[in-house]
Amino acid sequence: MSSQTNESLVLAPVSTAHGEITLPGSKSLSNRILLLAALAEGETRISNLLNSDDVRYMLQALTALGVKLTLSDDKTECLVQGKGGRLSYDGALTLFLGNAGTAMRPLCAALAASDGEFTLTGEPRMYERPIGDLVDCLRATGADITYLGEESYPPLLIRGSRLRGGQVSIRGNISSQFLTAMLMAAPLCEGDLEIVVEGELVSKPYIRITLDVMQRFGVTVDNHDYQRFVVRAGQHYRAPGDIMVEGDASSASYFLAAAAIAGGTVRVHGTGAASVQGDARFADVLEQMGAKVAWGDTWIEVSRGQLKGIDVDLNHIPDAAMTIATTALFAEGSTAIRNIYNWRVKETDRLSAMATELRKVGATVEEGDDYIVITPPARILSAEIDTYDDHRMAMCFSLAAFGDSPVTINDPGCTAKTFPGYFELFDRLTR
Ligand SMILES: O=C(O)C1=C[C@@H](OP(=O)(O)O)[C@@H](O)[C@H](O)C1
Ligand SMILES: C=C(OP(=O)(O)O)C(=O)O
Repeated sequence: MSSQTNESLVLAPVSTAHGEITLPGSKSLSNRILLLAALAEGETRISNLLNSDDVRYMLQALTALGVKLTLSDDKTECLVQGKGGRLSYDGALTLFLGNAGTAMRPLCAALAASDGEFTLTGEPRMYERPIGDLVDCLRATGADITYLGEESYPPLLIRGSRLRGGQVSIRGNISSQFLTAMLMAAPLCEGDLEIVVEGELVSKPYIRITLDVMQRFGVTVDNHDYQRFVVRAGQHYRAPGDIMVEGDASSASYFLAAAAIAGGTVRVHGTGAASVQGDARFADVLEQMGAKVAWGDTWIEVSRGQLKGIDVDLNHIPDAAMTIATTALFAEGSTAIRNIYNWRVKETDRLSAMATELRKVGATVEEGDDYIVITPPARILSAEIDTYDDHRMAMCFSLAAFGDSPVTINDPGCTAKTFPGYFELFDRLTR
């Protein structure tokens, strides 16, 4: 790392990545576990909680809702006194949820099934991220939700009530978080809840995370091939006692890709063959490109191979897929990443942002509605990378430092959404 201001970070060219990293906790698991711990009967002791913006928004929301939480000084351990049911609040409450999809969507459903009047707000980008499919589904079982701005987008006014249950359908083609939110709120309904997924379900492995966490809190879901789900009434979340958050598999992708590109070996600890996170399978994609990969139950190790371009559908790992886009800069031939339409509705329009910034370093890029094809340049150009308030844009483009020119990352602080210490670890690994 050669120089940093608040506005930008200049990464000097690097040529090796070597070492071991213990991953911070998974964002997806941290926010699910916190919410279910709050709804559960009993006390949950969480370890390896992620300390980042997205998790802080969930913690602040639960605290405002009257959930008793005790955090360790480093904010990675948390004791939660469960409410033993709905998160009811006497009066009106406004909750600011930043740009955290894993807070906005699940809290929307859980609060629709609680008592109180809740206004859910967030950063301007949150008001451009759709939530209509979830709201429609909640309304079909009795929820009272009003859009305070544009139809189908936050901010929302939720007048909590008893949700009936019954049979509902939900569209799955924009975000799996809508289904996750319905599933997690299902035990708060009065009757059985049957959820039928309409059309394609994107980001499917995240549903496995949801079902796994619900199971650990004592609630069983009948899963009919990820198309129909039934949650029987009369089930209640019960605190599991101690629960440890797996390391974040999406965060692992940058370090593993660094090893695949540079000479050296990197081992990440905290996710592996036994991981519940779909993004652990990112390593398979690196292997397909030519990297050498070894697995343990709780670790993944990657070392360099001769990388070649591939043509892949990465709908199942949309977050880690961004890391493949910048890894492609170092492969022989073109790489096509397909079926990633929902990149457009995340922290920024990631398809457009990725195409623009890859071109700055010299790549030839074809941007389709739901795919991107990247042809690497003969030599990576020195460039100033804009990050669009998107933590993953910042982290992905750190890999451009494996070219032989410096790369400037604008607004490196945006990694705080999921990985505040990212650039320090990248520096340590590549020194
Ligand atoms: O459920 C989750 O924890 C997540 C699901 C994915 O979103 P989509 O289902 O909207 O693709 C992913 O991109 C996001 O970072 C986390
Ligand atoms: C899409 C992401 O976040 P969110 O949970 O806000 O959807 C992400 O972390 O890449």
